[in-house]
Amino acid sequence: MIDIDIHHPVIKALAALLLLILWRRWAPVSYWYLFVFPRKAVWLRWSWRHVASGCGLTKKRQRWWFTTIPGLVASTGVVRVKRRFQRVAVDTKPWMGLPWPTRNGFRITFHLLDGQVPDDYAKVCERLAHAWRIEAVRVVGSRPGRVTLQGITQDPLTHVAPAEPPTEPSTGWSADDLLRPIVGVLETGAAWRMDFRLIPHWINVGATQSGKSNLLNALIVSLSPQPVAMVGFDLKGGVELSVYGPRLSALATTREQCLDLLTDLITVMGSRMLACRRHGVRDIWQLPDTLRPIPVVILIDELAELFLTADKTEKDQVTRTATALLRIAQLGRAFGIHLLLSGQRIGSDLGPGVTALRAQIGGRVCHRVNDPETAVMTLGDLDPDALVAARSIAPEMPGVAVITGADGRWYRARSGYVSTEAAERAAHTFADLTPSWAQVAASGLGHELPANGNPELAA
Ligand SMILES: Nc1ncnc2c1ncn2[C@@H]1O[C@H](COP(=O)(O)OP(=O)(O)OP(=O)(O)O)[C@@H](O)[C@H]1O
Repeated sequence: MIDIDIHHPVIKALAALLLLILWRRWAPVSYWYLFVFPRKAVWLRWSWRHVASGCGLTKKRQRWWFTTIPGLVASTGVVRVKRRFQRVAVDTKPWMGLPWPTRNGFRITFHLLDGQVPDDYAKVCERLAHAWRIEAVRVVGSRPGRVTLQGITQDPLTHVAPAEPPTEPSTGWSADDLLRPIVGVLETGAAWRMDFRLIPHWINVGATQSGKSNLLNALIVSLSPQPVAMVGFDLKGGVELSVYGPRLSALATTREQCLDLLTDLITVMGSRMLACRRHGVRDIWQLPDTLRPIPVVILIDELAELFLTADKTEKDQVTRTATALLRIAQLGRAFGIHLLLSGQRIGSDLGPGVTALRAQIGGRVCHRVNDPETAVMTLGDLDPDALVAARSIAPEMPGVAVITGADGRWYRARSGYVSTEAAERAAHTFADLTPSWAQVAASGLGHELPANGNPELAA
């Protein structure tokens, strides 16, 4: 039998190593805070001059240089000092604050050098991530003369907790959340809010099985407890959206119904416009709470179906549909009418009008796509790095998307998993909050109007 001396230093060291390995495996967050982060913070500060210089964040500054040994090579490595006092050009690095640990990485604030703007840092995020040997770096805040970067050491999108559907209206939202549903998590670890108040219309693009419907489910679950009306357009015969019928104020499932419903929405928009003019305000958010019309969120599943034409008569319908959508996209924000357009592609190949429509839509969600053109169509006007990020979304990570954030920058994000059953349950639970189409049409006008257009559209 082998006699093991547990007090032997080698055995003790092995036991400590095993403990650390297990700690790292089972409690990675505390392991990060206690063991990895302190070392990383020291290294970040120590290497900052080289990293800043490599990423082009340093500036040349004239400095007086004093040396007791004339002829010494100065710290810039290129200036030979001939006199004791000499003006030399040195690389100045931006001042770096103390790194601050977060669950998935760290945050650091930098003082901008003269002439720098936060965008200069956003442009070199990928370089910084490689230099710091971490997953990603993002700009997460800025104040005059300061920029805050977040380093992400572990992708928080790998495991996103499923969204918990609220069970009562009181627990589902607060006034501040109105039209600002939380639908998932950003890669910075912050909540992903689809802020319709700030960005009134959104495009939700992705290949099949990329997570578009899941995002719709998450949105329905978050919006259901709120005093908003949702209307659906589902040209797949209603198979996608009809399950949420109890929480929809109207659902159009044929091309004619779509056109009628869009015409009705434009009529509603016109009445709200008049109401705002009567009260001398520019949008419904300036009206007192009691007079404010019910906000409407329009959910369109598979936009391409709305634009498909088989013959000449349909062409006319499609043109009218495109025009109506464009009017809503242009004017809807001020009158509380918001769009979420979902589809596999939202590009000019769908027909005339789509490019103009897309240009009016500020909110972009680009899930995994099959071809680079779709990513360009969806995110084209964002940073080119956003395209690279969108094209590298793996099929085994459904729900991950590149999105526009409330600050106008792009982020990787993942919707919280919400099954169709959970969204259906939420739609049933909050069915009482569904305004009828007549209520939507009349709200904010001070009197009840009859349903405008086709009553059979009302779900
Ligand atoms: N955020 C997420 N977390 C975990 N699983 C997800 C997430 N989003 C989607 N999924 C899963 O990925 C699969 C495809 O999702 P979804 O149906 O939303 O894709 P889709 O883009 O709507 O597909 P299609 O266009 O074919 O309808 C589903 O099984 C869904 O459960």
